[in-house]
Amino acid sequence: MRSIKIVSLPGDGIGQEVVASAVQVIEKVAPKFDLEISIEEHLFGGCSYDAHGEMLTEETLAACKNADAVLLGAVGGPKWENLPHNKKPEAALLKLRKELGLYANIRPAKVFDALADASSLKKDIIQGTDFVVVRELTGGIYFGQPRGYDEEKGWNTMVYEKYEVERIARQAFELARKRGKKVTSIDKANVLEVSQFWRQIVHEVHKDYQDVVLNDMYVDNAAMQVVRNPKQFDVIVTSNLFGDIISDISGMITGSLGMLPSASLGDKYALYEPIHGSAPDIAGQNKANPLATLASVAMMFENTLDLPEAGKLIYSAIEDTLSKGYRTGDIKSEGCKLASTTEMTEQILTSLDAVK
Ligand SMILES: NC(=O)C1=CN([C@@H]2O[C@H](COP(=O)(O)OP(=O)(O)OC[C@H]3O[C@@H](n4cnc5c(N)ncnc54)[C@H](O)[C@@H]3O)[C@@H](O)[C@H]2O)C=CC1
Ligand SMILES: CC(C)CC(=O)C(=O)O
Ligand SMILES: [Mg+2]
Repeated sequence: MRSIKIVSLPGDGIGQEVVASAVQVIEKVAPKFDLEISIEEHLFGGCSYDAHGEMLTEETLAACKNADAVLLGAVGGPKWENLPHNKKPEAALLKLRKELGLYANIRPAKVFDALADASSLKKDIIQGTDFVVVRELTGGIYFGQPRGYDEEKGWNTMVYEKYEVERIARQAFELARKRGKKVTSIDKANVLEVSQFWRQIVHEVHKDYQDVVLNDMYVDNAAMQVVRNPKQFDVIVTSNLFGDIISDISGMITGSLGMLPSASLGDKYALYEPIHGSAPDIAGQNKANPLATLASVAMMFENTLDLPEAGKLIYSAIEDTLSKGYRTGDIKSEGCKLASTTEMTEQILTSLDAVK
């Protein structure tokens, strides 16, 4: 039996609810693959601040570095939004990503057949969509110095070093080789020098991947193209800010932000997180869609734990549950069986037994 240590960071708001669901699924799947998984929960974000006066304690950081993989819910909320900028939960999330060197955020946007009617977009536009956003996660304008504001102005800096663009471009080309062999690099090179630099480096890296088709797209057009014709995309590679925005737009293709998982990867550590936030508008009401987090767990089994069959099992359970008509409020449609977070989780657990 293989022993695996996972650190879970439920965080704030619905982060607590979706990670509780994920823990049950991990515990159900692990024995089927001869895994002994220990899940160690730590405070992170606003809940950590309330308990310890710090959003990210040294203890939590050390635990993450000591784990085989980290599972994150979400952080932030109105309770902490008036803290100074660098003391907010969101700043702690950036710090955690930086400390763990998680420079590649892989965000698949795949439409489940059963959900082709859950999006407000036309079915024939979204059905069959399957692309991945490869978002640079530890650089760009979220990290650049100088940054700040005073009474007269506010400022941030978007900067990319050559090695940062090279390594994320390689991630995207390598992924495209395993998929549809097409990369779209999204930038704003018609206005921003940092984007001109980005484009130049991506094209240099492309010389090593001539079997992959590369095209460039400005981010404003890309935002429109993602909803106009999402099937044109295979792998999208882009900077931290643009990737954050483009992947939330992709949520509408799949029906809801509550459907989009992600893997945040570096050379040493791996963290799995849904792309959504702490959703204060529905927090504590048992309404959150847990599927983005469960699909993130599937990615964890596929990547870090090298058990693609376990990942597939979770995806099959999600498909099975959706095809039986169970839906949380964010993806509900006519005739569906409206389910709470816990009811959806119970259905997934039932399906996990049925589909293997
Ligand atoms: N990774 C993280 O920890 C992130 C944290 N945040 C933080 O979360 C807080 C709220 O941010 P918002 O802009 O409202 O974004 P959000 O992603 O939390 O919510 C946006 C909308 O989507 C809905 N939604 C999100 N996830 C859902 C799910 N699993 N099931 C059903 N509906 C879902 C929410 O109810 C809300 O209407 C802020 O403090 C923000 O900074 C935002 C994004 C990512
Ligand atoms: C703190 C933010 C950068 C979180 C977020 O919106 C994201 O990572 O998608
Ligand atoms: Mg975001």
